Formats: sequence, structure tokens, C-alpha cells
Amino acid sequence: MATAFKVSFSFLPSSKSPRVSFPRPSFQTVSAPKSLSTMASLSVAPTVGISETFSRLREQGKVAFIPFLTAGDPDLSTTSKALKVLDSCGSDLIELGIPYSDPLADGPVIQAAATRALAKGTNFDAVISMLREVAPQLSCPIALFTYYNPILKRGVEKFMSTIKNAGVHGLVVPDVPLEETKTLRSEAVKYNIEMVLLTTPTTPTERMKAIVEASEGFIYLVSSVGVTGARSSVSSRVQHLLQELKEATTKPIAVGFGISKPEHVKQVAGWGADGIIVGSAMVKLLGEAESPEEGLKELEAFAKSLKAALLS
Ligand SMILES: O=P(O)(O)OC[C@@H](O)[C@@H](O)c1c[nH]c2ccccc12
Repeated sequence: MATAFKVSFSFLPSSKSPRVSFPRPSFQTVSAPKSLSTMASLSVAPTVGISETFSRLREQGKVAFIPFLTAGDPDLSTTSKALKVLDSCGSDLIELGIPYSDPLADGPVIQAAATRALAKGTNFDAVISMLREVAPQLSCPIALFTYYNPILKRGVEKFMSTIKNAGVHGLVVPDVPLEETKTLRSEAVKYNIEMVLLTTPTTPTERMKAIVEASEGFIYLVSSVGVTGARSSVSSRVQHLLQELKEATTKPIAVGFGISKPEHVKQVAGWGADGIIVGSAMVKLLGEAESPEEGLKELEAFAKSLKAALLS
């Protein structure tokens, strides 16, 4: 089971990556304007990107609602409908997970969803075809979540151009240590894909600062050590971690891991988060429903209840 693994996530120091402070990446093109020649050749969804979404929300004093789904559970046609449902319930960004056979950072709910999705034959190409069709119909941006292996298999540049063409705006890759995100980030920038990096309660301060510096779109604050999954409460350490991050950056910070109830959402927003990410609780509803239709109804009611908690 996932808890038995010790892995090098991008947000944790790896054995290859001692706790040192990092020079600013030399390719500080992160906020460079997109190349018109590159963009003109791509079919891009008309939605605004992740940074811009957060800027707009900040101006309005709002906190982003960010649901996560595993693509292909129970099947890709339901995922496509679920994306539209979540969009219409006021999602500000949707994180879509590519199912993977070895999801080391995931707890039982998302692991089971990935297993079911893979058993149904869901693969990267099928997720991309689905997105190409549905992304232009969404008003919120999509951040793709994937482990590193599927990227390496395709080649970094090919991967970035493929996801950009499918209408994706951002990318979260949990199992690449910061030092090894350089190539990913330089290719992502070319395609105007925002690479979101993660930091955890055990990330040393200097490393956290380097992560914050390099992260685009927002900073993903993992609320607790361990794997994904609903928890009964959100660690109160998050409040302190948010303060620490806010001293280091003005970039938006979204909190994820264990958030599963309207009360959690309200609490974390009250602590100053710019966004709230809810994964396992959403995935569970779709995965365990009696039928896809039933799952979509439950997803809609749940998403509305979380969004309402953010607006109240
Ligand atoms: O499932 P939770 O506990 O609500 O956490 C969000 C999460 O699902 C999503 O962001 C995510 C899914 N798998 C991950 C692996 C690592 C980091 C983050 C994730």
C-alpha cells in the first residue's frame, strides 16, 4: 500500500538532492509573454490561464475552489460530463489526474480510482482526446496531474505540446524533485503551461523558498505528511505554514490533502489560503456511486456545498 513507500516527491528533499539553497534558475522566463508564433499554431481553449484566474479572484477577494478528479473513473465519458458539472458549479480550476499504475503519493481512494480507470482501458491518449473535445466548453482552466513516467515516455517537449493542444493550462507532477524540474519547466514555459510545484510541512525553509520561486500558477501547499485522502480535520499547522509562505511570496497558495468538508474549506480559507483543493472526497463520490448518473448528481451537490462554503 502507498503508506509503505518512501519516494522522492518534487516537494521533498531527495537523496540526490541535499538540503541546499538553490540559485535562481537561469532561465527566468517564467512570466515571459507567450510567443505569438508558437501560440498561433496551437488550438487553445479560450479560457484564461491559472495565474490570471488567481489574480482575478484576488481582486474580488475570493478563494479558488479546485476540485480534483481521476480521469476515466468510472469511464471517460463520465469524466467529460463531470468536468462540465464541476465547471458549472463554480470551479475556478480543475485538477485532472491521469491514472497511473504506481500512484505513490495517493491514498486508497485515488489508488482504487486509478486502478478502475486503467482496467477500463483509460490511457494518456484517450484522456487527451476527451480533453480536446471538452476543454473548449469549459470556462475554468485545467491543470493536468501526472506522475513523471508518462511524461518521460513521450518526451518532455512532445508531452507539453500535446497537452497544450488539448487545452490544458497547468501541470502538477509530484514525483520530480525540484532540481529535476528544470527541463520540465523550460519546456512548459514554451507552451505556456504553468508548472505548479508542491511544498509540505516537512520542507526545510530554504528549499521551500526555492520551490516558491520556481512554482508557476500557484504554490501547492500539502497540508499534511503522507498520502492523499480525506481526513477528519485539517492540521492547524497549515495556518502557520500559510503565514510562512506568504512571507516568502506574493504568489497564490492553494492547500490540498485531506480537505473533504465545507467546514474544512471555510477554515482553510479563513487561514488565508488563495485556493482549496479537494480530491479524494470528489473521487469517492463518482467511484462509489450506484451509477454514473447518480455519481454526477452527488458530485454536483457536493461541489455546490463546498463552493457555497467559500462564498458564505
Ligand atoms: O485527495 P485529497 O486528500 O483531497 O488531496 C488532493 C489531491 O487529491 C490531488 O491534488 C492529488 C491527487 N494525487 C496527488 C498526489 C500528490 C499530490 C496531490 C495529489
